[in-house]
Amino acid sequence: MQIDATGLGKRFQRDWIFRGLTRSFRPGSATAVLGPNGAGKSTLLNTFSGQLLPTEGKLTYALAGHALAVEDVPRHLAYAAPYLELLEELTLLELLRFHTQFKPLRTGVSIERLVDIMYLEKARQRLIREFSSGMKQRLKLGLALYAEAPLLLLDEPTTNLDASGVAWYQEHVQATRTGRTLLLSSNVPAEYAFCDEQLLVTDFQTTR
Ligand SMILES: Nc1ncnc2c1ncn2[C@@H]1O[C@H](COP(=O)(O)OP(=O)(O)OP(=O)(O)O)[C@@H](O)[C@H]1O
Repeated sequence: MQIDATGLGKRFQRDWIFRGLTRSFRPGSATAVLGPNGAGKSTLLNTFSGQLLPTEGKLTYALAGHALAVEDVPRHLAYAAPYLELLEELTLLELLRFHTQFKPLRTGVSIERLVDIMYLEKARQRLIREFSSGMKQRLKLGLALYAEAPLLLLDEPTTNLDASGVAWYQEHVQATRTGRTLLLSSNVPAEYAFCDEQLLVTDFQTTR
């Protein structure tokens, strides 16, 4: 998905979180959105997802050369973030069947295959609320990485992952990024080392 931001700014009450962001994001690019805690990384991702409206400026989206209205962006978006909750009252298989009705998996990836990819075979019939925090994070990432979605937003993707979980994330984000537009908010180099572009949110806070 092609995304073009022009003079983009977001303000909460009197505080500008970022302002004057003009930049293009092309299909196939991976951009690390960087900045200290509270800088506005999540706010920026939420704005790009269409969940938050910009206070000023313009965001335009295009898919295969055709303009896409902001209200149609969620259909083409996969998003994993600590603040996006899973349906905890479902078992893993129930959740995967429910979720994939709205957000289909990539061609060639079945629910069973995704369970194997996430190393959650033994948890098929377990309730999500009984999962460890690392299992939940692998599930969130698996759903996002293997969704059929040209726009991928990842907020702090290795939250709660141990060393093998981080290696798993690195392998699968690489395996699924081709052709997608990826924005990844992070403070952890191991999460974003593979990104070819960086966006420092503090560069857009001079008028705060
Ligand atoms: N809905 C909201 N209303 C008011 N202020 C908000 C809202 N959401 C975020 N903020 C403020 O916007 C600023 C940026 O927050 P944001 O969560 O985007 O930062 P971040 O860079 O993602 O931080 P972290 O690295 O800690 O996750 C913070 O000062 C936060 O308090």
